[in-house]
Amino acid sequence: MTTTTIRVDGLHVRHRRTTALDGVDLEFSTGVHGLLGPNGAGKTSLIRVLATAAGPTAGRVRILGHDLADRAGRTEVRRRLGYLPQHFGHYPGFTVREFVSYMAWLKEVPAALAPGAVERALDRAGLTADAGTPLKRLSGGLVRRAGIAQALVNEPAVLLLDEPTAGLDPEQRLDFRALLRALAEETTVLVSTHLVEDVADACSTVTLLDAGRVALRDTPAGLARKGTEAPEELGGNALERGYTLALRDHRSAPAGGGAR
Ligand SMILES: Nc1ncnc2c1ncn2[C@@H]1O[C@H](COP(=O)(O)OP(=O)(O)OP(=O)(O)O)[C@@H](O)[C@H]1O
Repeated sequence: MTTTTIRVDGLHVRHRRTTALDGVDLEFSTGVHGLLGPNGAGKTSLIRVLATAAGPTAGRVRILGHDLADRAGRTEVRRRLGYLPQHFGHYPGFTVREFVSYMAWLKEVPAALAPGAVERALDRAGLTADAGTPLKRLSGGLVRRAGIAQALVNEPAVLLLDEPTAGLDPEQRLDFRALLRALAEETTVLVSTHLVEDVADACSTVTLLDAGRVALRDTPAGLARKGTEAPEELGGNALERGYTLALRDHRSAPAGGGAR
């Protein structure tokens, strides 16, 4: 039986006058879950709430059995969470190893275990050879991988990755998808991405957001099947057509419709 690790009920997020999430209900369990949607759909807003970096305007979020409205619950969740923000801050003078070690310390990885945890995270992110290089001397793709390494360093039960493949070259993207597949067995991974190929290759479910609502929940194969119903002149591959058709269906459905 699969256990729900993330449960979101009636989530609303507003940024001043903008509604970013408009009544979102979602459940996730162990595995890799893709979060797709056009610009402004609400992907980052959702991930920030799950990461405890922002509070909801309304609604309830439970992660690993803890309610995020509860302070002690948030603290417990943070220890077991890995988070790669879309834009993450780092000290450019730190080497990759220093940066990941610092994050291990912030995440309260026990001192005796930290050196091993850091080397394992660097290895998983493919950064062992660059571990001694200052971040300011790394390419954008390698900085992104340092971000992935810091997210992994506490062996999180829940891993939230906001556009982790942005800036990665094709070979790095393939390595990254292999890493996701390796994590899938024990970790709940939520990945926001603009690349449907990321989803096809590495994800067991796809959640499509549009204008702050859930437009579709399916498997990558289900989304591709939907694509075969779409007119050929839409172009792109089956997944891309499925994505476009799902958005169009959602936008033409009566208000309040959509996947839950
Ligand atoms: N700090 C903010 N202040 C005002 N509006 C915001 C803020 N952050 C997000 N928004 C708005 O909330 C909505 C959802 O944005 P969000 O960044 O969550 O979407 P997204 O799906 O991650 O988009 P993208 O794919 O472009 O990163 C958008 O209309 C955005 O303009």
